[in-house]
Amino acid sequence: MLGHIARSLGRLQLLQSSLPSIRPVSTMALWPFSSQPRDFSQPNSTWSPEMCKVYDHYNTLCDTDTENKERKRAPWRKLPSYNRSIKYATGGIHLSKMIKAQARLFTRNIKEQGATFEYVVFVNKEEKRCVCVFQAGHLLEGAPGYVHGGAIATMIDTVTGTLAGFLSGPIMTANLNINYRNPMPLGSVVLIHSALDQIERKKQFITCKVTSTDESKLYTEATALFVSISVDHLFGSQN
Ligand SMILES: CCCCCCCC/C=C\CCCCCCCC(=O)SCCNC(=O)CCNC(=O)[C@H](O)C(C)(C)COP(=O)(O)OP(=O)(O)OC[C@H]1O[C@@H](n2cnc3c(N)ncnc32)[C@H](O)[C@@H]1OP(=O)(O)O
Repeated sequence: MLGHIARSLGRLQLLQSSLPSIRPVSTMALWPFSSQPRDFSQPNSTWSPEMCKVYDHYNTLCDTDTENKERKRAPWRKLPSYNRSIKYATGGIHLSKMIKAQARLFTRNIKEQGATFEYVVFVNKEEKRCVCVFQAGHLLEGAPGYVHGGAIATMIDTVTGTLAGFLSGPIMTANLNINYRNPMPLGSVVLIHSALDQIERKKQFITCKVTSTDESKLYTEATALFVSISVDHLFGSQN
């Protein structure tokens, strides 16, 4: 997805002329960060044994580097998760400064680990689907003891949007339709399954189901529509 953003950047003459210079990150002489960006989807001490178990399960299905540095091909891929992904795309550091520099991804903006959204997304490109393992923290309360419907909607938007973006490049949510079937206790670990239903011109239709980790209980069902955008769409209504 970030590659798509970079390619879109390359096509935008208007943008290019307003940027000092865009060079691939790998050739930058002065990398402005002292350390690697933090990948928020790495396991941490607040992850429950259930969260760790499901994470390990999907992780073993993923592409890995073998001991002799060869890439073992596998159908699944774990996506990294940053608090401002655009910043780490090629040329994105300039774009990140131009679009509300203080902005941070809604689901990754709290320092206290485990308090809100702990999640990791695994994507299967061949099958055009993904699975997110989500642990809902105590600051996400809606009805007493249960996860807020807006927090669940946020995760559904994030996961379906990640899949649409991974498959098609820059997108925005046009429509989200949610049915809440069972209340989700705070602290739950759930799976958010998303799959591409169909593509029509700029439109990607995605289906989504939120279940218990053994898939026996259905919490939420949703459908989402994403529309592909060009990067200049992001500048359309900026003040
Ligand atoms: C951007 C980069 C993404 C990359 C991310 C980086 C790395 C990943 C990191 C972390 C992953 C996190 C992932 C998060 C995901 C969350 C995303 C959001 O929350 S987005 C915020 C909420 N959404 C809005 O604010 C949209 C507001 N609306 C708009 O801007 C426009 O209306 C837009 C883009 C949706 C469509 O505008 P038009 O001008 O491009 O396209 P038109 O011509 O209007 O529509 C195209 C087709 O779509 C249909 N359409 C449009 N809106 C529809 C609707 N609401 N319902 C049904 N159809 C609709 C139209 O009828 C048309 O269909 P026909 O091709 O003619 O068949």
